[in-house]
Amino acid sequence: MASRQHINTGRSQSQSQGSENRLFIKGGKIVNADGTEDADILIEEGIIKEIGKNITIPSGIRTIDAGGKLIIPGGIDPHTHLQLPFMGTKSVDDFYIGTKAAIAGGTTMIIDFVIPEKRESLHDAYKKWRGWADKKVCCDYSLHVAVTWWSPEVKEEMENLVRCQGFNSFKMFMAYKDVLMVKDHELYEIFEHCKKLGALAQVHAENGDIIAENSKRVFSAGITGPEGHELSRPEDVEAEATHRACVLASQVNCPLYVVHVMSKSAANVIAAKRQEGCVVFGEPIAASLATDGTNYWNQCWRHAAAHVLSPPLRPDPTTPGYLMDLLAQDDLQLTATDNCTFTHEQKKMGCRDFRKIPNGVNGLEDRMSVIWEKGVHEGKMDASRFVAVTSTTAAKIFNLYPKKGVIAVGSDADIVVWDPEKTRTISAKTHHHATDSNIFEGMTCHGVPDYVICNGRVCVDQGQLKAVQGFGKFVSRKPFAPFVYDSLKEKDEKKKASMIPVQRSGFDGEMVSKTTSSKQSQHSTTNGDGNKPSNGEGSQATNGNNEGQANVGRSNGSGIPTGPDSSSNSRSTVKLHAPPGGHSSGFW
Ligand SMILES: NC(=O)NCCC(=O)O
Ligand SMILES: [Zn+2]
Ligand SMILES: [Zn+2]
Repeated sequence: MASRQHINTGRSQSQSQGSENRLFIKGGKIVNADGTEDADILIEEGIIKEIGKNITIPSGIRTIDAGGKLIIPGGIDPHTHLQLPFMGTKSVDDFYIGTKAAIAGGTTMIIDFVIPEKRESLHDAYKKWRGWADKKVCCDYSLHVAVTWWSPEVKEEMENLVRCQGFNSFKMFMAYKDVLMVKDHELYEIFEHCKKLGALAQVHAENGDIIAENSKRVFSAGITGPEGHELSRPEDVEAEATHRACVLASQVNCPLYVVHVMSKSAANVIAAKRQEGCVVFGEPIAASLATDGTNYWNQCWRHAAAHVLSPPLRPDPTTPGYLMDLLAQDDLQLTATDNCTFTHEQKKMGCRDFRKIPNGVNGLEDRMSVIWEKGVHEGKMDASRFVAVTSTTAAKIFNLYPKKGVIAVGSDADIVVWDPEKTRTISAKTHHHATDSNIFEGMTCHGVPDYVICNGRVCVDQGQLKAVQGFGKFVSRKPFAPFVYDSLKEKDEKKKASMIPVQRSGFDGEMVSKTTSSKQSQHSTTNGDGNKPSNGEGSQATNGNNEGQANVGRSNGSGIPTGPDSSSNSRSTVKLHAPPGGHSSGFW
């Protein structure tokens, strides 16, 4: 593994205060996304100061013995919803409980979502989220902003958030019709704007229109329980939206990030689009990688409702393994959790109508362990790939690298001493979430964090959780992340090069239809290949007003008039010849 060095521009000395401001980790195997190395680590003031075999150990320094263990970059979870106001209630893991649970499981940074209501200022919503999070977070955090409505003001606010507040990612919902969903033409414009700003566009990809109709139909058929949730949003509905988002984003060469990939077919769309050369990233979550939608048919309503999230888990039990295979071979790129927890009491809001069950599940505490178990322990990926999909790739995509996501000199000391042999059994009885169920209940996982170090502070100490409320900091992020944007330069050039009009000497063939009405003298033509003719010289009389033009029969380019008026008695169709220079009359 090449030794790394970089200048850290992050946390100041005073910000990094922990109980120990120096720490020495000895005897472990450092695992980074690009390789492993047996070496010791010296940490000072929250930053990795030295990595090597023969470090002079300062006297009085605390030493952690990592013999036989792996030393990995702390996990980064780029998709959480802590204390989110949603579906008439609020998710119960707040920024304190949620980040504490994260640390307990080996995650040292989260990226949550600011989700403004329709018509709410993005900036006001951002301030609100900072007000909730700053005083509570136990580890570093950052924020994406959701664009839930579209206007010139929103456009300007996005620009301000990128230029002045450290944002580089915006999420759009293609579901939750009438609440959070934006329409296709808005998505197109938002993608275009993201591209201009150097931001990453994220999508919740499900077809909200179809879901709205399906859920009425499923409910009317007498299905009121949690299985109705999956039946009204089958995987096609996710795959269609995923494909549509890719198509829309690629029109403007905007990089795209698909959150919570839940199905084989949506994952296949992403893999295929990447093959085609689209810059698109797919994020399966702990839930989709480790459990499945058969749970919605469980006899126990409480159990089934605890698994309700959108898009839903898939009933095909081979889905998690399939997604893990795609993740292992980089058809999918990184993992998150979409942690958005509700208690049974809250889930009961939908006890007579599945449409009212608050959507969301846990994952923040267990992601690292379940991915280790299903990915590494089951032999699908090695430890370096595990580091990539749980930390490094998120750091690169969201432009946090190399401050985060790597064990390197100059990086933040966000480090986990990981015991790959130790096991633990997941249970709501012992987890650190505020909710009373756990979708991974009873699962025994290899891979347990012995020590979790956040910015140099030991927050899990020999398995004991010692997280400190308010210790984490907001991390701002710059636009144009090289990992995302560098490969787009060439695509932009290609697109530009393809946008050259064909220089033609003029049209010398026979022209097509002309309609005249008894009251108006006007006509329409095409240039013979279906292009819109240009306005102007050489044209015969037009009345220059749109209403008049709307009466004009349209040609499909084959000479056959297709307009609604072509058979009208008051109009006649005559043949025209091309005007000199190929110009034809005003048309549209
Ligand atoms: N996923 C989910 O069901 N709840 C959180 C909101 C979202 O990400 O769609
Ligand atoms: Zn979502
Ligand atoms: Zn989400």
